[in-house]
Amino acid sequence: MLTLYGETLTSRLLLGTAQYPSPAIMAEAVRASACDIVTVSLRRETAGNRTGGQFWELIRELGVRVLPNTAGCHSVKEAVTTAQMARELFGTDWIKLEVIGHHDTLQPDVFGLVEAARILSAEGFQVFPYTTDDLVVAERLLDAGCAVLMPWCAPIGSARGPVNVDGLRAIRAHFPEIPLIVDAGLGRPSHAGMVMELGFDAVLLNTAVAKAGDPAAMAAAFAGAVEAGHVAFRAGPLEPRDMAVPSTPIIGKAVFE
Ligand SMILES: CC(=O)[C@@H](O)[C@H](O)COP(=O)(O)O
Repeated sequence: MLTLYGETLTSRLLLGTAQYPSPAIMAEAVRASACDIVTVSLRRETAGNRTGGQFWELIRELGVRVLPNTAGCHSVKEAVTTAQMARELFGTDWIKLEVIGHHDTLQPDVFGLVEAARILSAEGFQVFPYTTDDLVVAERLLDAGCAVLMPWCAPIGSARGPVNVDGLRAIRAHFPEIPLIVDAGLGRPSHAGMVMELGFDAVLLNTAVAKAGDPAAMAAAFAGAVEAGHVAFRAGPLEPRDMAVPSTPIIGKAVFE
């Protein structure tokens, strides 16, 4: 079981709710994924004029926990204000904190992220920071009060999958007790399976499901891959070897002379 800020969850897949062809298709995908948590962008939804309407009703009907996010925020002030509004609207201290630092890569502004995480943690928020795989930044986020880290594996929406496997291995190895959720850049179920096999606790994704030809089927495929990767990690996968090692016993082999 996965425990995040004291909440025990059955699924290790967190799903974003943006970019689906329709709210109904989003709902189908959430159901198919069997996820416990969905992220919702306060800014995106308010900008789309869907607040308070059918969209929120649908989210409520799905019976999943909402993790509001500060997607699209480019400054500490913007992110903190968005988080405060989200807390009022959703009645939760959970916040997925994004402070975007670069327009092209959408990579986090890690300096702003740490500052915003410190402010929000002091205000009683339970912060899920969208960060890089930088170990020093990870330390700073933990010092700032975060008890969960969400390193990226590739730029948001890129579908590239893990571009720095060594970086992901390192952050996993350095923080064995901290829940680590890979967030952003996953494109295929095999990418999710791979990071789960590295020992990550969960994955968060949006675009790969929302933009799939059949979002519900893709959501189910990701759910299966996440579970398979987690089971494989716990089962103790073999490390790759340079040389062949016979898998068939050679004792008792017939000798031809
Ligand atoms: C949904 C969310 O909170 C974001 O972090 C992001 O959109 C996820 O990345 P992908 O869209 O690349 O899966």
